[in-house]
Amino acid sequence: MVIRYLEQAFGVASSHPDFRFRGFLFSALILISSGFGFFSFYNAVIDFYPPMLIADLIGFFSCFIGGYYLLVKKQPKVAAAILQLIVTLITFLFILVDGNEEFALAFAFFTPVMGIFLLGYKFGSILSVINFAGIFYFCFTQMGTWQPAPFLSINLIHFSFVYTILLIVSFYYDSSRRKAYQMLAEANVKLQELATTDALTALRNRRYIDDVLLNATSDHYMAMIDVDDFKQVNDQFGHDKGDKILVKLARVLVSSVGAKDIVGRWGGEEFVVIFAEPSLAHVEECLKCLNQHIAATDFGIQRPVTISIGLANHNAKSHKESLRSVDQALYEAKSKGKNTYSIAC
Ligand SMILES: Nc1nc2c(ncn2[C@@H]2O[C@H](COP(=O)(O)OP(=O)(O)OP(=O)(O)O)[C@@H](O)[C@H]2O)c(=O)[nH]1
Repeated sequence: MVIRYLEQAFGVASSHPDFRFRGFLFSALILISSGFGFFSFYNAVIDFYPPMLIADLIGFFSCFIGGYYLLVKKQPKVAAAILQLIVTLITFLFILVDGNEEFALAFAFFTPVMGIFLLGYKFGSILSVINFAGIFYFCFTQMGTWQPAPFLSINLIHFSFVYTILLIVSFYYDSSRRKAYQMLAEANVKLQELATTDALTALRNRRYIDDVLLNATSDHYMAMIDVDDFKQVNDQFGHDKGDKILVKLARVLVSSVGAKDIVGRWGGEEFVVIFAEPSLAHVEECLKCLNQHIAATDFGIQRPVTISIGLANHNAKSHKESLRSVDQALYEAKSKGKNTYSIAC
């Protein structure tokens, strides 16, 4: 229920990698705006202090602008940049105006951690370094006058050390996380490619062809192609030679059809062509060419290799019936004496 509401608010499904990031932004905006709301009240009513009140109010209203970009404009990167700028600016102001108390420096540690997470390790570290330079300069030039205890060089060294460690750890963590995510996405693309490619011929495999056929929004002519007497070829010339013939045959099929037609290996010595062209006359011409090209190709076995082709109209809604028709047409082509085509009526 809550997840569904958040999915709607963020504009992405909970399975989307961005969902967690948007969720973090959303929670951070609520938390930080509540903090600024409370301190606005504190600096206005309990302990009136105009400089901090102004800073708190700027922070409070900026959170709403961030929320607007996150939820209405659906631009999480802009929301993240606003959130981070508020945090960096306000913590910096806090250090400048809060009586130079050493504890104010603790708030500076927000930037190297949050900045890298929200803006990415590149922009996050640039902002962190600028922030650090500003704070360092301020501390270095003012620390002799800090009250109640003077800010000593050793305090500045401690601060610099912790800040640098946090920056390095955050940088390393975020860059590794992003790299791992990118590698995973690339591996998925490769995996998808492997899962839909036939290992022998490098044509699309049956899984891919099935997907195309089932998701087609319009009818297509589909040809089922079977190599004639391939058992004899295997028996006579060996399985390895048979494999080479299938590879060459696949190449001839691809070069004999149009660029938009899809050629796939259905399995064994059966191939499929899905024609992009809706004209039957054009497709029939193509079938004649296929029979002629294959029969005229030299497969290096001192005898021709021929194919039989069945053609049928394929409709995604009656996928199984369409496959039966094309099988029937192929059977007819074989019955007619092979090395020919037949069209399902
Ligand atoms: N070399 C090789 N042979 C295969 C492969 N897949 C299937 N075959 C062979 O293809 C042959 C198909 O034989 P059959 O189904 O009897 O058909 P056919 O000999 O082509 O006869 P018709 O279909 O009637 O023309 C079998 O001998 C299978 O072993 C493959 O990947 N490589």
